[in-house]
Amino acid sequence: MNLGAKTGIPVLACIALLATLPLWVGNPYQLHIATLIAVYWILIAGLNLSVGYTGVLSIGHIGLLAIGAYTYAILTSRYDFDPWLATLIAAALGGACGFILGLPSLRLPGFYFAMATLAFALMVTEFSLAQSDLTGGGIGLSVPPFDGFFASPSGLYWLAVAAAGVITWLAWNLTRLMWGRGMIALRDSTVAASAVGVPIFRVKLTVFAFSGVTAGLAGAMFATLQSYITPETFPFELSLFFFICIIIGGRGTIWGPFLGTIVLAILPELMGGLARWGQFFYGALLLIVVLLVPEGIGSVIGIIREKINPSRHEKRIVNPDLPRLVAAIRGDRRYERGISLNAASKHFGGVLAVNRVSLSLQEGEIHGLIGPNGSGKTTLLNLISGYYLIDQGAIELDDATLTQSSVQRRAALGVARTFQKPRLLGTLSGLDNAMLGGWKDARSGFMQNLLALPAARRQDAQLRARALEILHAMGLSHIVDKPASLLDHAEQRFLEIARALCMQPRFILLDEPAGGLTEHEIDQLANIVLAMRDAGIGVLIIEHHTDFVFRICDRVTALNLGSSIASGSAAEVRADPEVIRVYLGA
Ligand SMILES: Nc1ncnc2c1ncn2[C@@H]1O[C@H](COP(=O)(O)OP(=O)(O)OP(=O)(O)O)[C@@H](O)[C@H]1O
Repeated sequence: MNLGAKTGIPVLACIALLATLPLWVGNPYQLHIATLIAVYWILIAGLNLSVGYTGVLSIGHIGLLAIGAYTYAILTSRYDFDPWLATLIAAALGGACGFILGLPSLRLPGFYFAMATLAFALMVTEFSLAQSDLTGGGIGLSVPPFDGFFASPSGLYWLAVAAAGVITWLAWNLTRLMWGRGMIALRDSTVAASAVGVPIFRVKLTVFAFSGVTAGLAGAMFATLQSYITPETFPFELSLFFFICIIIGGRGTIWGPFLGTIVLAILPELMGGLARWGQFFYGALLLIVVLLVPEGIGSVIGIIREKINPSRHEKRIVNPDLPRLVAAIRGDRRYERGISLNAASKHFGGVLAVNRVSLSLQEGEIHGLIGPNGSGKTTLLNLISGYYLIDQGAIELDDATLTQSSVQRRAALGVARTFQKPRLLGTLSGLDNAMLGGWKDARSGFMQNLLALPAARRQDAQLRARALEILHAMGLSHIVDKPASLLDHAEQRFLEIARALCMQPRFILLDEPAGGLTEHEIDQLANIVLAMRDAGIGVLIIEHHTDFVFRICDRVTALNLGSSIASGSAAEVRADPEVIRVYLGA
């Protein structure tokens, strides 16, 4: 996520090229197209944060562009507003409309949200047609040029490019700091995002409202560039064009959609007499990209590089440095009452998955949870971590009740977890995956991340140091730069544990962490779990490898058919006749 020298040089070359364009492009039409691309990019850079990074699929951004354009046109032509002030108001109104649209609809599943944005765009068009006193209706509205120097074509070009540059910088800040990891987590695994405490709705709404700001800003510039606007200036195809630029460019990067915008905007200009086939070619290009390079044209360089010089990932034996690990994860321990689950029950329809189970977990102890398949172990872990709310009973952490608390609140209070199947972000490196665990400590505010303020950068640097220390101590130095999707099963399991440890948890809930590991890896896992206990963390561990459980657990609870059938020391539970009958075998 860092801009290294390799990318810095092309970026500087690109900036120099864009800054000098009016000096060597003599044709006014070509300058108009270049300005239009810069204006489109202002919108697309914001939309990319929403669609490409956060996975919030909006196909109605044309409505927000139209709101910005009409706001600017009405304020400057009818009310004589200063163009700068009108532009600011257009951007603010775009953001406010994005917020108001997102507030009720961002809780909907992706497809329905996309439909809501489509409905919004249609409403904006109809509104601009109906309110002819304000908008000029079908006749339209003449838009005055910008102020002074910026009224000239090259002045407007430079203004648009400068605004596009600032928006790109803001987007880059956001994506390289903690918010970027949180956004990608929402896109790729909401379950993992919740586990580390990312507030799903708030992040989506903030990013979507910000994309409204960029759409409103682009709208103001679009209006002055067009000099005359009618509802037909904002066809729905333009909304699809914005969306397609991101998909074709490749989600999850900034330069991919930037390339997509340039290619798609220039394409019709290069086609001469075939320009009327423009929409057809957009469609064909989209089809080709989706079928052949679904990650977008932005990924082509990576694919070529991979073909020339395939990246090898050599699996290495995970060999933790235990004293270093204990030092890295030892936090301030209060050793209070810990977690207590009192007579908790959970039904799924007619199935009583957990039946009046009581259990407690203290800091600095390892509590094992065993039982046959379907006995309710994972459900119980989901009740403690907040993925399910209990039907009857109570859950407390120290003196606070957690019974109705969200997953995020429990994560913020120090309850971390892993999953039966590791939930990692495949496109992010091992280090970024681990750093995601520090969300609650390094999230800063949205504005702090957007502007890359010193506090946000400092928090990110501290978290990077913490994550690196934990990865090195766990023997995972070799996966720091590797995308998680390239890692083998054991490395993914250990990396997920590292992410949980980066939360600096008081308690960690491990769901079948030994599943799929070799004997040697299970031994290393046991050492790591013991190190967690030495560091004062309370560990609840679900496992079918009973030798492993009885070897390391201080206390064990056995479940059968949702009920607790035995609880006590490992030796007591191992010798319990009922446990032997239903689970361990005679
Ligand atoms: N989301 C759900 N909807 C409906 N039934 C569920 C759900 N989750 C669990 N169950 C049911 O609740 C019971 C307990 O399941 P749970 O996954 O907690 O068991 P488990 O002990 O973790 O099993 P395993 O060892 O196989 O992971 C099972 O009968 C299961 O089918």
